[in-house]
Amino acid sequence: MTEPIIIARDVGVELGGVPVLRGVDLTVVPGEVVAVLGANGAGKTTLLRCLAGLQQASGSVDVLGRPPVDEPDFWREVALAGDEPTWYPGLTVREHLELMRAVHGSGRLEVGAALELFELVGCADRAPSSLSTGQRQRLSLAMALLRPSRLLLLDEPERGLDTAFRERLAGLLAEYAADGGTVVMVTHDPRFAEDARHVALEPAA
Ligand SMILES: Nc1ncnc2c1ncn2[C@@H]1O[C@H](COP(=O)(O)OP(=O)(O)OP(=O)(O)O)[C@@H](O)[C@H]1O
Repeated sequence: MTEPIIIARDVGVELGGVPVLRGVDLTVVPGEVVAVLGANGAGKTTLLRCLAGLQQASGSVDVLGRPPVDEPDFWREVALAGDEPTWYPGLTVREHLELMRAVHGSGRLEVGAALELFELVGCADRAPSSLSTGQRQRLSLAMALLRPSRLLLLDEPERGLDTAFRERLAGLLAEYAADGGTVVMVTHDPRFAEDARHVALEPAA
């Protein structure tokens, strides 16, 4: 039987004295695409932060066989795309992708292929800060998908994307999973996530 890549048991989080997550269980095996859905404030981002080792929780969380920690060894295997990253002043879109490839020593995609796939060819030589919201989101996702990883954690990846690109992204995530990767994403778009396994989160309070 395939070993799970994520085992979360009875996860609980309180923020400011208010329960945000209570008794959450989640098991994810390699090759799965899991969509976490729920109302605003249900705790979806908080759960993702627990899986990323960015939020302390009660219960137990194991990712890749150990509790997640915000340290380089963990991030070499896990890619996170959530809030808009800080862009490097003076570096173009292409250079951001080149930087990501250089830092990781290799990539799942060539820079040119990533520019094509994420429809960034026309703005490759511009600064990210000069792009539209959706273009910046595509760059952020391209950086996450270009680098090697075993697990992709995405917070509302559909944010700012038009319908056509949402479809393309769903396909790219399916390919990532077919190659043995695992995706856990928070989303408000069940249609974008129609091929994913849905996990519904109820508000804890
Ligand atoms: N730093 C914080 N301090 C106190 N409460 C917080 C903090 N961060 C989040 N919360 C609360 O925790 C709850 C869950 O927040 P979270 O962002 O995880 O929800 P979400 O399901 O991702 O929501 P959305 O769909 O709006 O993005 C919310 O009620 C929010 O107000």
